[in-house]
Amino acid sequence: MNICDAQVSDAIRQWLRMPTFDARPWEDEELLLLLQQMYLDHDLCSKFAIDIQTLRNFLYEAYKNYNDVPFHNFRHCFCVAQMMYAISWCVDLPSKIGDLEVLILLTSCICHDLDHPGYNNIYQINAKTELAIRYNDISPLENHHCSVAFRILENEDCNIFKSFSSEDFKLVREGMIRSILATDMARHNEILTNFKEILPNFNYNDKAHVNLLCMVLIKVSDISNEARPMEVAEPWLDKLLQEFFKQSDAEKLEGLPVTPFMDREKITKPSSQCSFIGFVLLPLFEALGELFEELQDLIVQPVREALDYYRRLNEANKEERMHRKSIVELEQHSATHSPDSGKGGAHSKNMRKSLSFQTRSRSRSTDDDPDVQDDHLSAPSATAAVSAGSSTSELNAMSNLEKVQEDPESGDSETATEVEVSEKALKFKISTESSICSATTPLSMTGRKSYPGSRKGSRERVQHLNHSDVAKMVQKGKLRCGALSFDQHCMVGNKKLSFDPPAFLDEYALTLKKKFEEGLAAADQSDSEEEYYLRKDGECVLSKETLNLNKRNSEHSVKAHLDLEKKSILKPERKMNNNRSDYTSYQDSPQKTQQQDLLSKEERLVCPNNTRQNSVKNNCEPQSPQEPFNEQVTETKANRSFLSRLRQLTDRWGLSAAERQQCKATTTASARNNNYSKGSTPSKVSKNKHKKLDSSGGGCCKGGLHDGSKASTLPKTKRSGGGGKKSWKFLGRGGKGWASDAAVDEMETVAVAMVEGEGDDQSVPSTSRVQSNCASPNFSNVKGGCTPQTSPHKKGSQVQQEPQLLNSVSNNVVDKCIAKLQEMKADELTVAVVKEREPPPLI
Ligand SMILES: Nc1nc2c(ncn2[C@@H]2O[C@H](COP(=O)(O)O)[C@@H](O)[C@H]2O)c(=O)[nH]1
Ligand SMILES: [Zn+2]
Repeated sequence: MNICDAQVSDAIRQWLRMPTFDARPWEDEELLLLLQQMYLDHDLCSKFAIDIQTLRNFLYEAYKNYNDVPFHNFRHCFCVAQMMYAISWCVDLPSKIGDLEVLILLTSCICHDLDHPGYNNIYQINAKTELAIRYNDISPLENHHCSVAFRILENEDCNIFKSFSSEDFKLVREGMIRSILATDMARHNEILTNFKEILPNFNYNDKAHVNLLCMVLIKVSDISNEARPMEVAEPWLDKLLQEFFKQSDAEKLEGLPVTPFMDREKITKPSSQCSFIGFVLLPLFEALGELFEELQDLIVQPVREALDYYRRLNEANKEERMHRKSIVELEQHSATHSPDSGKGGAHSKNMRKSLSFQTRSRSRSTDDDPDVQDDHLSAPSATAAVSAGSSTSELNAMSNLEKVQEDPESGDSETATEVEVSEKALKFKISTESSICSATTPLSMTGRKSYPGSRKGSRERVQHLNHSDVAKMVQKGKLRCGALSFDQHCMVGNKKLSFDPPAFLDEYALTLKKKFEEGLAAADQSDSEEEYYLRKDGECVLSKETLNLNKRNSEHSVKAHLDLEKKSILKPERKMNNNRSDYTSYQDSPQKTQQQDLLSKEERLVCPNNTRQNSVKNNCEPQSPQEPFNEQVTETKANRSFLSRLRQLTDRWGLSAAERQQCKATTTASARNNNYSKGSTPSKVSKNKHKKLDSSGGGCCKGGLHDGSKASTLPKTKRSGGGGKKSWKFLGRGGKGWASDAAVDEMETVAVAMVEGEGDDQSVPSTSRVQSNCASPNFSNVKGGCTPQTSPHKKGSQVQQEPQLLNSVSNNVVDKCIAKLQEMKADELTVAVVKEREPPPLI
């Protein structure tokens, strides 16, 4: 109480307004006094009729509600409030956002970590703590801090807002909740993205803008230690790591997922700070620095310097690890070769002496805490240990740590920032929209505003890979994706993985959406079909420009490969086997039925009466492979006919061996009873088809395969009700998503172009011809070469010519496709898909 009445000198009041303020020398009571001074110096007490005793009670109550944990204690709360206070002076915040917002922000800082248990949200969620249960995993800690704050304020003696009207109190409450909840690092990307969006047109009169600014301000203050002088910042880092290690130790003990950025075996001070400052802190500070130029020198530049410092330290660590390795090798060598082996030869002792790395340009202090040993965490560790004659087990531990850091593959989890891990830990980050937006839906069509922190949906049995994961995987070549078709889901084993699309895809999707809408509008107004390509799935009208865009973007596309399970995402596991005998069993299999089945309704209707005189009697019923059909399709139908054949080719390529087998098993019986080729009606077939499609999740015969084994390794493609309309994409993806939509689109474009312009009509047999060919016993004998055309359309000659026909046609088509695709600089997958003209083996 005496201290409360003490006067704070002018010098200290000035220092308190600087980001360089050092709270270490002050007792807790003094810090309380300084907090009080902040309210006074901003004139908040007089402006908002805050009684000084109530303020003291409030501050003291807040103080009492902080726990004695290494980092998230009252001193952290003080530092956060002090940084906010310093910023508010530096940029004259009251004049920009008003006194009430400043009052809200300052009070929020004081309350923002109330009753923090020293275990973060990731732990709360994984351990299913009371808080996580209470708040349904949604920012459990921040909700708790906020709740404790309003409990304190419920007490009249502590309620600094008691003179407020209920309307004003509502504003304060809203503002405090918004600010405190914004400190959840899982929302970092969301907030930063939104803030950056409004930055160019920031408007202080726009409440939404000011709200976002306030969220950024409290976040900046919350993570601002590294903006402080080194001697102030480093002890905080030690305390933080102490808390981190305590949590990860507990996680290990309790068998919970170990939070990687907290794991003492996986991080070092420099590695931790490099990723935190580089990926989280600096981008946030820089964004705020864009709005407030005054902050550049005060807090942005010091953060850059801290990053630079830790990067150099990290580099030095790497160098030292390399030296350490050679020392260990030398030691091992001398241990086995020198006469005094086992005692450490003179040579190795000399080596130890000679290795001395002066890597720390700035000596950073450390706490006395045994948990956080500087040598282990910040300095080049191993050499020091070797120099000090460390034990083998110590060396092993370090070597372990170093392995983790050296292993580029370990980077995914070990270097994941708190933001990434926090995002993942939250159930509500999984977008429900992504479950309806599958590979076949252009991202733009979901209308989803996606930022990495998006948290919607369910996590059940879904492992979510967020933007950073995906970006890393794409970078590492583990995952490649088609621009238009980024697979947002795939099954690996019985685990479903879902993805946030990489940002470039979102950007692309927005552009595409715009193009699409423009295209639709233009198409409405114009009859000029030349300008537009109507996709067969009926989903999208793509202008040529859009297609070009697609092409450009497909630089990002290629194969998809998820190393996680050593399984391909986009491509079903299958062996390419050139053994022709494989096809013998394929020829007469009910696969024909299957293929016929897979023909879209539209395709079956390709046989118009006027062009297929011989089939008039069938009235567009599907053609039986045995049924001669020699009429040449008309020019007008050539596209579709061509496409249908291409579909069938892709269909055959897209079937896995197991699936073929399954197809065979499941369709033989029905073929026996219901000889499709000889007379089942289109409606029956159609029903069949839809049934299969519906039960399979996209695969032509996955209905019979849905045992979670093979099928579950494959990505799901979106199915929409109109099975026929979907079949191009469906088949193009082999029903299994092995080709990206972009690939399929490009193939289709090429196909259309070929048929329209460059295609040789003679090389384009009818749909039924290809089907027939697929079933031909001789087919396997002729594939491989590009056989010249031999009157493929000559009536009655198809039985002998079928094999050749298919071969020559398919190869011609495929060759042209490949050439065209290469000319177009199509993505590798597209070319690879087309190149893989060898149908896969049956088994
Ligand atoms: N690796 C580092 N993490 C830091 C640092 N400063 C802050 N943080 C992390 O951010 C959150 C902030 O949230 P809070 O409201 O709980 O304080 C904190 O928990 C730390 O995990 C840092 O310098 N390095
Ligand atoms: Zn905090």
